[in-house]
Amino acid sequence: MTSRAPLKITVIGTGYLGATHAAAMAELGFEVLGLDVSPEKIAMLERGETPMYEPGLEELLRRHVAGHPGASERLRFTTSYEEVAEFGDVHFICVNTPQKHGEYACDMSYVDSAVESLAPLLRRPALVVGKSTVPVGSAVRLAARLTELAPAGEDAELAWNPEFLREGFAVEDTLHPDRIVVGVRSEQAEQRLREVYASPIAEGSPFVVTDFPTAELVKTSANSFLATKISFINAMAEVCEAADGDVVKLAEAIGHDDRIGKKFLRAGIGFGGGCLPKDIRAFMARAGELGASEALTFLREVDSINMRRRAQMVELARQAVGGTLLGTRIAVLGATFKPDSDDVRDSPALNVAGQLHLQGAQVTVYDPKGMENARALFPTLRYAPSALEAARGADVVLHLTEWREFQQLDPAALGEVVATRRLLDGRNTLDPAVWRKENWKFRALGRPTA
Ligand SMILES: NC(=O)C1=CN([C@@H]2O[C@H](COP(=O)(O)OP(=O)(O)OC[C@H]3O[C@@H](n4cnc5c(N)ncnc54)[C@H](O)[C@@H]3O)[C@@H](O)[C@H]2O)C=CC1
Ligand SMILES: O=C(O)[C@H]1O[C@H](OP(=O)(O)OP(=O)(O)OC[C@H]2O[C@@H](n3ccc(=O)[nH]c3=O)[C@H](O)[C@@H]2O)[C@H](O)[C@@H](O)[C@@H]1O
Repeated sequence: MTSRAPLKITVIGTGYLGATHAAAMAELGFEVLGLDVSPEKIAMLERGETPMYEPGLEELLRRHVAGHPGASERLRFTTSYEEVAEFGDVHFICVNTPQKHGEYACDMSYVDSAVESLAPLLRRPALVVGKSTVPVGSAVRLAARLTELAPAGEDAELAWNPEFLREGFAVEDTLHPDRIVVGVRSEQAEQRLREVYASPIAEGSPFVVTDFPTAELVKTSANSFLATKISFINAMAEVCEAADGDVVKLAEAIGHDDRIGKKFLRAGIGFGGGCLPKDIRAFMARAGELGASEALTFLREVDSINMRRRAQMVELARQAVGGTLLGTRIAVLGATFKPDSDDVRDSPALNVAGQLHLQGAQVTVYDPKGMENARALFPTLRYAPSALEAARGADVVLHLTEWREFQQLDPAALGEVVATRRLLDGRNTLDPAVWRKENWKFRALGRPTA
């Protein structure tokens, strides 16, 4: 790693994380080559189209993808590992690390496969940087594998650089991260990563240098803390329901204490997505393997509080329609796990919709950006082209993902098309007074019934 030429960067795995990272690296001025095993994804990216909905990403791609009028041409894509190995000085691994089927543990097969594909082709000095979220201990194992397989031997070095971006804000979070964490084993690796992140560092992003296990643990503990905060407020919602208190007021009031803070205290049907749920489970599984399972038993509770909130929403819907769901018509507003994303992985909204469907309700779903992904995952649900159409003839309307569009719904207009004016707010972002004024029976998780 002694070359002085401008760094060339590759990004392996161009999903939510990798596509954003590749475009952001081009924006920072590097020449970038992105690789994925999916030729369809690569074909889309080459056309400057995003395989997922992420605000601002398409614009960024088009500013840099070769072949677009006025583009910097610093960003290209391929499916060839040979090309990637030949091209790059720094290779970022951004492949998926899902939950294993039927187990809590993380499925490392995609990361392993990426390293096994790349390493034997590395003939010149290179830094391989893991970004995927992995169980602690993975980097040590992969570093040994890299040295073993790479013709460049010890000149092919590993580093771990976990990612903290949020979907919906991925571009902003990547260009202006609130911290950069690197696990390294050499001064050279640290310097190379400082070079990569020179602009965010210059803008004030703290740069934390540590060892492999700590870098891996920073990521899983950060997500565990966020999940714990959400389940804490959802536990308070359960108590509010029992005592007829208001969890929204409670969150606002405790949040005024700087030590607690206002963020991540939105009670509702809980957390989902491709990260928090699987990350806390993988963390528990890994702690068990390390003989430290007792340290994380609280995460089991965090997980079960979270799943109970989905069940409670199903129960409230059952009560709202008079005790039995069979044959009732339910409108579900929202399918994605959060607004401003098309991601439906472990979405609480779709999970609730699926449970209602299984119990005999006729469920019609509308989501501004997640319809295609929702249909692919839950083909047996009904789908409508607008909130109004989903609500037509409904016995109860469920608000399950807090898209801005739903905050602007007109209770009077929606009231004209439903069978009965009943609304359940699973995200606590609708104003009960506004809906009740239009004669809606309005209930929300953790809020007073009247
Ligand atoms: N989605 C997010 O907001 C964030 C995700 N992460 C972590 O980043 C990693 C990736 O997550 P996502 O981007 O959401 O997943 P994703 O599923 O959207 O993307 C992963 C991509 O890797 C590709 N891939 C799989 N095996 C491959 C291989 N052997 N070689 C090349 N490409 C391969 C897949 O085709 C897919 O396009 C996970 O570990 C996740 O926990 C971390 C921070 C944020
Ligand atoms: O590892 C990851 O992939 C990422 O996981 C989360 O990001 P993300 O999954 O995009 O979404 P969040 O904004 O964290 O929301 C996660 C879930 O929690 C729910 N949530 C969030 C906040 C809150 O107060 N209440 C609440 O129920 C959201 O609706 C959503 O379902 C973390 O916030 C990121 O820092 C991390 O990089």
